[in-house]
Amino acid sequence: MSTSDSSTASKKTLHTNDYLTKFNTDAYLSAYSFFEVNPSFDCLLKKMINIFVQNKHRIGHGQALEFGGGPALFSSFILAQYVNSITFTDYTPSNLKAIEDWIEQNDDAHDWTEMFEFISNDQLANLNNWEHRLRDALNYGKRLKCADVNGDHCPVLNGQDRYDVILSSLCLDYACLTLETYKNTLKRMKNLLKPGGCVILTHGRNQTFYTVLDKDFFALPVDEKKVHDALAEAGFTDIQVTGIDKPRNKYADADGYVVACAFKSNEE
Ligand SMILES: C[S@@+](CC[C@H](N)C(=O)[O-])C[C@H]1O[C@@H](n2cnc3c(N)ncnc32)[C@H](O)[C@@H]1O
Repeated sequence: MSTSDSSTASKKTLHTNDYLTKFNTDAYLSAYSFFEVNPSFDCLLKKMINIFVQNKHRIGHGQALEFGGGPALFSSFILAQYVNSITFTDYTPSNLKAIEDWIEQNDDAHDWTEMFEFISNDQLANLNNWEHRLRDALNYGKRLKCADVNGDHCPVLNGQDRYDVILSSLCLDYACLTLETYKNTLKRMKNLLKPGGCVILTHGRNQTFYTVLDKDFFALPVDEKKVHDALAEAGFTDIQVTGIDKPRNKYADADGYVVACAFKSNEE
């Protein structure tokens, strides 16, 4: 499918290939500066941090995969404080370029200071040390373009590397066009985890679209139950799923966020 008739009847939305030509990376990044665009985003960040704090003796410290990281570095910023290496993947080349720009400290790199300060202050940590760990972890890992999750040929999902933790923030609900693909992608992610490994997910809740600049992008509506059931069906254990309420707005019709964490059993 190239352009969008797969989504809701009311709104035409973009997806899959459209990301390659119609997703405005700079506009998406600038939205992270405004909590008006992302209400309750501070609560989402705190929930993500809490998952790491509460499971810190359980989450392995070796290799992580950030799947569909976009041009955004807040998830990897948290992740890098717990793991040595991060393989950062995204579907959209301009997003990966934005990550390179930050690593290389290029002049036009997005300035993450405000959000990184929010996260490090919450943990009473030193911002410079944490930024340093992020650059190191990204440099130890790889940067990979991932293929469309709706197809079988996705070198990242079919890859040979095994991870202690896989984090995917606000991605699978935008990438997977059906609940079946979402469930199947979770199964493929479980195969990529080492025994005892952990998957961490965030999604918009009950969302059908989000807007970047003047373009509407597809979202697969999920809620706490659908995410819990999909993780259980994929064979994960110790599944923790929570919701955060937020008002719908003109930028996205999500009525909240879903944050989930689950483990692959040690025996697999
Ligand atoms: C809303 S962005 C999320 C970026 C970032 N993780 C964040 O939290 O801001 C969704 C990401 O999903 C990726 N994506 C969209 N469609 C995809 C697909 N069909 N297969 C794989 N990734 C896809 C896009 O490249 C985009 O970066």
